[in-house]
Amino acid sequence: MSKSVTASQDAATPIVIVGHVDHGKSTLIGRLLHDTDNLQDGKVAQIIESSKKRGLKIEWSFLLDSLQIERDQGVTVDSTRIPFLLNGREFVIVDAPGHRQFLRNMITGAADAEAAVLVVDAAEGAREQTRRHAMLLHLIGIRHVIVLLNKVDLLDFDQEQVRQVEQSVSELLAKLDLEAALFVPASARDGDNIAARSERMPWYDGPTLTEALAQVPSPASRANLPLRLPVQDVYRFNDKRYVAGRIERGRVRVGDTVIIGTQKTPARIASIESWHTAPQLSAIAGQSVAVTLEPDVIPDRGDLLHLPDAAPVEASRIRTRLFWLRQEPLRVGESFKLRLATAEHAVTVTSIESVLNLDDLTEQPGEEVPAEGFAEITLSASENVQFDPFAPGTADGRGVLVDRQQRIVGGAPLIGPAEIAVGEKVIHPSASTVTVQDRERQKGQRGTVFWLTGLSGAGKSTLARGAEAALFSAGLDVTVLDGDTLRTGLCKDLGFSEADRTENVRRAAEVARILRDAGQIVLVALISPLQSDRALARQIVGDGFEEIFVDADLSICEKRDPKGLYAAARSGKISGFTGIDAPYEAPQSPALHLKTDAGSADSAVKTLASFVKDTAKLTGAARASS
Ligand SMILES: Nc1ncnc2c1ncn2[C@@H]1O[C@H](COP(=O)(O)OS(=O)(=O)O)[C@@H](OP(=O)(O)O)[C@H]1O
Ligand SMILES: Nc1ncnc2c1ncn2[C@@H]1O[C@H](COP(=O)(O)OP(=O)(O)O)[C@@H](O)[C@H]1O
Repeated sequence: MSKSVTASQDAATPIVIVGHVDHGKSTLIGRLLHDTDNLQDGKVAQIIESSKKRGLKIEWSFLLDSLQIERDQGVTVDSTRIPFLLNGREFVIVDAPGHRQFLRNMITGAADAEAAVLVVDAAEGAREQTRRHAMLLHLIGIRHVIVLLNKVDLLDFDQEQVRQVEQSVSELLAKLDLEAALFVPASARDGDNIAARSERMPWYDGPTLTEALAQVPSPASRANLPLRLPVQDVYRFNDKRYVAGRIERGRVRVGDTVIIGTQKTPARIASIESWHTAPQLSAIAGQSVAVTLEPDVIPDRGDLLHLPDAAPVEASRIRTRLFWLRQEPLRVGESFKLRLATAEHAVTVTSIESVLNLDDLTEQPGEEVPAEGFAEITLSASENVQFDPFAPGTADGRGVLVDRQQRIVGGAPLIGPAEIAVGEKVIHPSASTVTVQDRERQKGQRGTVFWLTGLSGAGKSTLARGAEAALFSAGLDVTVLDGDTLRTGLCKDLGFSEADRTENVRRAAEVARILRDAGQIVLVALISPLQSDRALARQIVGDGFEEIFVDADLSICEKRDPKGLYAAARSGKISGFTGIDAPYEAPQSPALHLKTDAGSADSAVKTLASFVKDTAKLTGAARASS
């Protein structure tokens, strides 16, 4: 890699292109690449050929196909980064599709975008996705918005009609606290005002799209902010220790004294190097470098290098704005990793301050954040986190939340340290440094919760205890949490009202989660009669939750009546007995359905034990790769 390539690649300006489906994003991208001479040889011929095959005029959007961008029923399904050069300056187009994948792409791939092109069909005006995308631009802090009023040919290039759409779009943006840097009337299909001035709109004297892009501030302007160099890696080579990372902002010079992370050790920059280049005296934001330090201190991956007089914020309780991506809602108490540049911090959601209503844009207090919802929340970390609060137009404070499987479940721009309210219960959960994978390798099993639900007398305890013994003999680490047993200790204060049963389920699920996190196989045997309570349990446990329906007809359970409780319920000695005068809601789609009213308990135990083994025991190959 040559020095010039390194520097220019890092300094490419990312531009996100958004807009309602069919308003012309794909066409615009094809047209832009063509008119700015960014197509490799042969691409144009391919487009012309595939357009002809379909009996169409040149269809610029097919270019995206030829660039091997995934498409699904005519709708782009994933974001793609397409580099292009404009008068020697490098840009990257982040193509954000117009459906639910959009959010994920915005916070994972496009969060660093400097500017956005919002494509609006001039004949149709702003539509639902226009509004939604504009709001996302606002929330992720992109302030440089170029509105491309596309398809003006459909309005016969009429100035008055174009002016009206411009007005309605700017009113929409103003409501979202966004201001368009420019409105460019254009026809992406025909190339009007894309890279060349349109002769069909003599009344328009503003810039073309490419001229507008040239005005977007380049990432290099971050070079003037205080230094932030997150450590990506530390390695030894030829007896020297190198600290490698990409400069997020500011500049670093040989001889500078820097402070290393939360350990706050000072060190001097002794040299700055990149691969295959001569050592440099300084480097700026956007460049990837390897520095050597004096004294030879050893930072950790994720440590932030900064100048002594310009430290970032340091806090263990952080107020963030959250874009929630997981299908199941987010609730207080859930734990994640907060990934911030190269650092990962264990965090717990300690409160949800407000949830944004997408329809009327009002903020209300909420108990949970729905899928694709926005909220303001407080995260507590077990250690101090260094960050720069989120600021529009910069890369600061942009984090993502990842779950145990390393999946991104939310985007979390960090707003600032969270104030401690008077009388607030302040907690700082600590996190294990032993990983799930470490535990799996040691135990040869995947920590999993098997949740047995069913009427009293259906056989939950019999099957759980039978399977426990069989699995233990097979060398697996297994624990049973049985309703009756828990109710003699942890849950001895609870009765059988609906609220008490919910609390009973919640406690059992929390314990099951702890055991699961410790790598255990957990068999929970609880009537847990309500679907909503079992959904809560699934929510608390998260991954590795299997619902098992232990199913026997009420009449059979009543006949068995091993504890004489049905008889007591019938005679009125006990009330609110499940199946008699309290409800039982059967699972809709359990992972395993065990009919226990016919057949022996032994064979049901075998079925259960082998299901557990198949689900949780790691085979040789799975074990090696875990
Ligand atoms: N009113 C009423 N309804 C249901 N069950 C009752 C009741 N009163 C006492 N018992 C005994 O408590 C056991 C059920 O406890 P659970 O913790 O599994 O119940 S729940 O999940 O909270 O509904 C249950 O155990 P199992 O028979 O093993 O299910 C009974 O022994
Ligand atoms: N196929 C079967 N599976 C489980 N239990 C069975 C089966 N057939 C008969 N039984 C009997 O049913 C009773 C179930 O009681 P128990 O396990 O305490 O149920 P629960 O825990 O669901 O209340 C036991 O006496 C058990 O021997």
